[in-house]
Amino acid sequence: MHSRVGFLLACTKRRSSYFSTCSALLSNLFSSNSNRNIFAACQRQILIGSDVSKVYYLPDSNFRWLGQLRGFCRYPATAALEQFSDDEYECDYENHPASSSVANIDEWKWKLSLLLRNKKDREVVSRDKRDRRDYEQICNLAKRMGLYSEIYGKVVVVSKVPLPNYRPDLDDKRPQREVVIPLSLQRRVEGLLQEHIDRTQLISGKAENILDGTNSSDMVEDANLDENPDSFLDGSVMEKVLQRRSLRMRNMQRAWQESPDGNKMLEFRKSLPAFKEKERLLQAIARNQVVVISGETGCGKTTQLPQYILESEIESGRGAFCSIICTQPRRISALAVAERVATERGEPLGDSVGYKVRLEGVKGKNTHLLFCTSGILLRRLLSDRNLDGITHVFVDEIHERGMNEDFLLIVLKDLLPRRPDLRLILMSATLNAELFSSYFGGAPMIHIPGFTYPVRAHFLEDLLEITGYKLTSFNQIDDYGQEKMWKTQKQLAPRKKKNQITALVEDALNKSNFESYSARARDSLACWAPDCIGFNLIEAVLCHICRKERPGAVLVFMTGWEDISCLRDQLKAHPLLGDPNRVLLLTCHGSMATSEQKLIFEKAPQNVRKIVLATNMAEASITINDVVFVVDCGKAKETTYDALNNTPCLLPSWISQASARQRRGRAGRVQPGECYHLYPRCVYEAFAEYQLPELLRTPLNSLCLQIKSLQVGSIAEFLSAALQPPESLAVSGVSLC
Ligand SMILES: Nc1ncnc2c1ncn2[C@@H]1O[C@H](COP(=O)(O)OP(=O)(O)OP(=O)(O)O)[C@@H](O)[C@H]1O
Repeated sequence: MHSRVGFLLACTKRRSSYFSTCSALLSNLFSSNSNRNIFAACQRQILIGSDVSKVYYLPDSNFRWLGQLRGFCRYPATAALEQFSDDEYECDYENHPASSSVANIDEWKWKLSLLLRNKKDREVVSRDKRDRRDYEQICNLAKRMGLYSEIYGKVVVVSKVPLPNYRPDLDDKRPQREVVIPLSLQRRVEGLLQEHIDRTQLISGKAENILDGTNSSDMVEDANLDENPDSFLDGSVMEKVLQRRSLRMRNMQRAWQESPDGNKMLEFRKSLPAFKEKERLLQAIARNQVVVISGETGCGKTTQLPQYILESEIESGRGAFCSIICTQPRRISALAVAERVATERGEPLGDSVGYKVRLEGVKGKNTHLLFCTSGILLRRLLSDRNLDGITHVFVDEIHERGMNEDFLLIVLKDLLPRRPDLRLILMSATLNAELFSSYFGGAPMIHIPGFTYPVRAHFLEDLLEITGYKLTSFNQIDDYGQEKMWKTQKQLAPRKKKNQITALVEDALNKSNFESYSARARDSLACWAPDCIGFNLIEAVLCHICRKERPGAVLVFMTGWEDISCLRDQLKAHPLLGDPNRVLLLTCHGSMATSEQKLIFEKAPQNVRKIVLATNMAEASITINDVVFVVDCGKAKETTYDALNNTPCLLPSWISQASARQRRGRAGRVQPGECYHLYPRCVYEAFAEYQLPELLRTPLNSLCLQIKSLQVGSIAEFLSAALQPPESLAVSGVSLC
């Protein structure tokens, strides 16, 4: 290394960073030099200008040569010439262990000024050990120059943009992996990032205002914002954040509605009867604190009404300020309706629409419409008595009069005077609207006519005629298996005391002569055992559907898990119904995990008939798209009192007319359907119009225990505020015990 063509600039430090810096520097200095025709940066030397045969030595300790170089540009011969050997160089390097040096900082100064000057470069990365030691100084330097710095293990990075805490590309220990994240998650992350950017902009806007001359105490708040953004935002900042979020929600809503898919969905939604009442409903809700809505099956009350509120709030630029809760009596309906509404809004679940049921839910920071079970809202009300932040509460399927719904009404009625801005909307398919309206001081009532595709109802006499099935006293014994024999015997044993409905059913049967039916059907009807569920009859009806009817799924309403599992076992042993290539047999019961319950919404493979065995949990609010046939056994498990054992128990009882209509309504929601009621029409006519509220059929002692566990004060006082309270004397008797 004794002669060079051109300038040789050499230094005794072996850092490649020196040389890259030198090369950058020289490139800069010589950019206007027309004589320059070679420019090369190698490991230890930099050669410049082939026409000059001089070698210049760079002093090793620092970058003061910078000035010399500048001078050299003007007076090329003034720099010192020096020759050196490789060995010498190595020695020099080993004898001077890397230390925090002024040279290093000078070098960084230069690197950073180059970085700032060069528009294309975003960052400087250095793996130099020495940089790590000087990191604090480099960091201060970067900050002074308006740059960001971070150290990742052994690597120092200075950047024009803020740096993350972790850089996978600079992590030698863990190789980079490509991770595919679901689109919904990606959208959520994007949403959160956007929100963060909005908030940062707002804060910086606010900081600018403060710097313009307002007080400084808010500055402290701003500094802490990153730790827990919302808790440190004062009212006005929060208002601005929400305004921005509302605007974004409006843009997104409009974009979806204008898209081809959104347009198609909107057209469908406009075809539902609820749409015609939209304006009237919105006005009524705006003007009254409580509104009672009765909407017949399929009119769109569950999926549309809460959505109308959300949409109109978003459209008026107040989307982020509203928070709507819609209760459902069951987990599966909360989940299914939330999924449907999210689809109708062109969003993944958990965006503006979410759901929450016991132990699970999908809900994001931007969720403004939440479907939950009545139990979840009741629990929340007990810890948050004012329902702070909630603007609208929808209580759906109120006609079912479950215990939670009745309790909810008591607590909400108590809350309304304290929250005059809160809106309460009671909804039901078949509702005794006057009763609810008078409970809430004459709240306005709105009725929406129903919409279903035509559903043909076949009662027992019709289906015996169609199928030719013969009922005998032997083929109506439901097979619960050996270990459950006691239940069958108990069921078949004559009841000492008939309840009202059983007596009505018997009367109706005695009065009917089924004249217009064949002798075979009449004989069958004479043998009909009303106390049985009729597993064999169900099997015959399912066979008839599979063999003779058009394609479409079948939904069979049973009373509980016991019937469902025993019938499933029986059907699985059947040559046709148990053939998995021809029948997909599914079950749905309250004790199943939600993920298992969700399977009922999945489509069966082609040419395979889906049969779903479900309890009355599939009776309201849910739409199984491919259901064409409904089989209704006419019974449901109800809480009753077992006097013999002095305990409350769940026993199969006749359903109400309202329930039968709801069951029928599960067919015909997206196409015409058929409903097979496994009881005669005269029995249907003898059913009670509505079911007795759970509050009135639950034994008082267990009711009182429930109230105690809710910690809502005196039992008697609480129950006296109910829509239909139990006898006060009986209540005081039990609560005193
Ligand atoms: N998951 C779904 N897939 C396809 N269409 C659906 C779905 N959910 C609802 N729909 C359609 O929207 C209509 C209205 O459904 P919605 O649940 O709002 O009715 P509803 O008035 O609450 O009736 P119900 O009380 O009987 O459930 C249905 O009749 C059906 O046509």
